[in-house]
Amino acid sequence: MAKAYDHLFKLLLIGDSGVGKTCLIIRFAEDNFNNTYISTIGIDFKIRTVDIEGKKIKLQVWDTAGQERFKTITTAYYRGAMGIILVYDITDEKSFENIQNWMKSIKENASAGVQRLLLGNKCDMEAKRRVRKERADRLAREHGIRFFETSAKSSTNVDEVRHTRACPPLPETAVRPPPSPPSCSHQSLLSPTGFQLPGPGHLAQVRRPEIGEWVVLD
Ligand SMILES: Nc1nc2c(ncn2[C@@H]2O[C@H](COP(=O)(O)OP(=O)(O)OP(=O)(O)O)[C@@H](O)[C@H]2O)c(=O)[nH]1
Repeated sequence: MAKAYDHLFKLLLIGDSGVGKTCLIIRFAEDNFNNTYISTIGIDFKIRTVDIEGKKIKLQVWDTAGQERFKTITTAYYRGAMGIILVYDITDEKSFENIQNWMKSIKENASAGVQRLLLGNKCDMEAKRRVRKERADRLAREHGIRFFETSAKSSTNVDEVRHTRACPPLPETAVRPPPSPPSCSHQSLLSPTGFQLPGPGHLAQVRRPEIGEWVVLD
């Protein structure tokens, strides 16, 4: 039987309870948003398969409960992840401070060299902002990782289909992500400028209109 996909990428979202991890995944996988808050119990996942240059890329995105009581369960999933997305809420100072603890948790539980990405979610709530973008920029630089502000509600930087027109064109393919992101919202939640996914050969950056830019294995 033919394989249903060419490459499988396993990604994991972590961060404090209520920062919007589930909503980001739902926005990404189903392009939907719900204001109702149902806290995740343990762990859950969603799959989205995308077709890039004739290759089927299956993305398995794992959603973890932010509550401390589920930590033993959720950390067990770190090791299988190729990329870990750390999420805080820009309106919640504590969730940003806790990013240091989540980083520590990655160090203790994930595979060495796992790719990381920092997201400051709920950027649609500018009036309630408690975490300046510069602070998160600095933290991300200290850890040598990429950082984007997102909104699962307004879809900012999650699936930038609706934002691409305002951005300057990117090259169709480029080996390895550029050193700095373009100054607009080209980056999506799982953008190649955020992640270099591990795998054989080298990575190529590919741009597709419906999902923006992606990294696929060459
Ligand atoms: N305004 C705004 N609200 C959001 C956004 N993302 C999530 N929310 C709201 O924040 C609340 C928590 O969202 P969840 O996605 O369930 O949070 P979580 O991080 O998965 O929480 P746990 O499952 O407890 O770890 C919900 O009421 C969402 O509607 C966003 O981008 N903007």
